[in-house]
Amino acid sequence: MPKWTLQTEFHFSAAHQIKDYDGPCGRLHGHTYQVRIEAKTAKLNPSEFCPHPVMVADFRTLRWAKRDVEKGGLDHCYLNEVLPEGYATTAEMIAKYIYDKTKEMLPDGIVLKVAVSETPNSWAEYEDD
Ligand SMILES: Nc1nc2c(c(=O)[nH]1)N=C([C@H](O)[C@H](O)COP(=O)(O)OP(=O)(O)OP(=O)(O)O)CN2
Ligand SMILES: [Zn+2]
Repeated sequence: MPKWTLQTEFHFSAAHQIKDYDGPCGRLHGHTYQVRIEAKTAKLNPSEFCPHPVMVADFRTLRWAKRDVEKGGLDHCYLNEVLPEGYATTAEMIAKYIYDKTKEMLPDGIVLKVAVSETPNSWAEYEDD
């Protein structure tokens, strides 16, 4: 079946420490996190900003995490305080958190993939089965 694929990249800056990590990553430090989101579907949708079914998903919706933490995003936050219980602040679990929150904002039928990078050489990716 023909499909559309969207990809969008953005960044946010945040502090974190990995709980019980034996080493520097256990101390408070920060990253400019790079995030890449991919969304696929065979059926176009309206968005919260556009009433017509002309988008896989609105880029503005997909990019929610780049907003300031006081406006609902993750920018300039302390991740250990913002991520709910059950999400550690590894790149793996930040990717899952962004995936879970993004999924809640989208209509059914969109296959999502979220990749997060803390440093230029390392990425963690989370996706549907
Ligand atoms: N699988 C994971 N491993 C590590 C994570 C992670 O989220 N998932 N996170 C960290 C730390 O947060 C750390 O800040 C990153 O450390 P590191 O990869 O060592 O980054 P550096 O830029 O300091 O790398 P250098 O090789 O020292 O330049 C650690 N591991
Ligand atoms: Zn780190």
